[in-house]
Amino acid sequence: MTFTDTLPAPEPAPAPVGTVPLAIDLRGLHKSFGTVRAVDGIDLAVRPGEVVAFLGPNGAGKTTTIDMLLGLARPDAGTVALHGMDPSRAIAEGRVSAVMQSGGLLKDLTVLETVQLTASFFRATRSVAEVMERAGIADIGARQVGKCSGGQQQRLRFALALLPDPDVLVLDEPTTGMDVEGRRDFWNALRADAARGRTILFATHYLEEADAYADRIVLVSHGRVVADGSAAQVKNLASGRLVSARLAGLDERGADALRTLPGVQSVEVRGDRVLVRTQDSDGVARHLLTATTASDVEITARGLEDAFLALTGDTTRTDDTTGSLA
Ligand SMILES: Nc1ncnc2c1ncn2[C@@H]1O[C@H](COP(=O)(O)OP(=O)(O)OP(=O)(O)O)[C@@H](O)[C@H]1O
Repeated sequence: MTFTDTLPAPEPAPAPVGTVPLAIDLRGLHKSFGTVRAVDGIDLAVRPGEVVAFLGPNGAGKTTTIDMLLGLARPDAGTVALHGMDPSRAIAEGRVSAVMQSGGLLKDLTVLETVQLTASFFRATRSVAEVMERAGIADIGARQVGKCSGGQQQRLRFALALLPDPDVLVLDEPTTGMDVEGRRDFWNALRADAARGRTILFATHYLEEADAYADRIVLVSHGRVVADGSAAQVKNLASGRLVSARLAGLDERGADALRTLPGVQSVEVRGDRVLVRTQDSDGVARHLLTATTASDVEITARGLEDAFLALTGDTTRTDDTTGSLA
């Protein structure tokens, strides 16, 4: 059983006749490169207006899934539908746009010229001024693309993706290589745009981005979905809470009494504090306050990073402050 079986269903069922089709509908996707199973049976149903983070470490299969979703790669097995259409038709009709990690920009043009040129390729688009405003690049129209920062270039790609006013926007690790401020500006622009009802799927290995900007997190590992739910559900599923209290002189018997409480996963003593990892923080707190001399009780939710490690068993994460996975 995967952890996805234990969460409220994200509804992979087909849309009944007469209802709005799913924005993104991936079923049984498989893709191998030689002996590497890059995508090993991914099902994903995204409703219109959802903002979904596709979260996983390097090599989890995110880009391969996105390539199939956009029709850039053909699945070995499985199907892709975007608003009920195959990817090439959805893209040709301007229903779907993508912001990829790199490439696709001419360094000698200015930002404004780039947006104007791209707009000229489409039959009908949003206005150049509007997409530049929405992407937060209205004030750098005269700047040469080659002189823009990584974050500004990504916001330019975002503006270009907005030109056909797509229903679905797909972003593959859009903030890779940006500094903290660039990432924040980028996500603020994207989030403001999402508030208007666009469906957004973004791949990331930044846990904090998934947590902060997505309504729903789909956690992938080794080409499979290992958890699917809100950030709170994913965290709760894997990790429960941490109850910490000051409790001097806790002996083995006392620690064992804590271990036998319902929902307790682990008990650790650090100096004069005891740390209890549990699914039932209320029960543990009640026990500590009524049956022991504990004081200064704190209850905290464990972070998404803990959830990620617990669910995927991945041990390749770095310890940097960005909360990314290497
Ligand atoms: N063209 C290819 N040829 C061979 N192997 C590939 C190819 N593309 C991807 N792979 C392998 O498939 C697996 C999944 O790769 P993918 O790029 O989809 O992962 P990812 O989650 O997007 O990782 P990252 O965060 O590094 O972009 C990896 O083991 C990768 O090495």
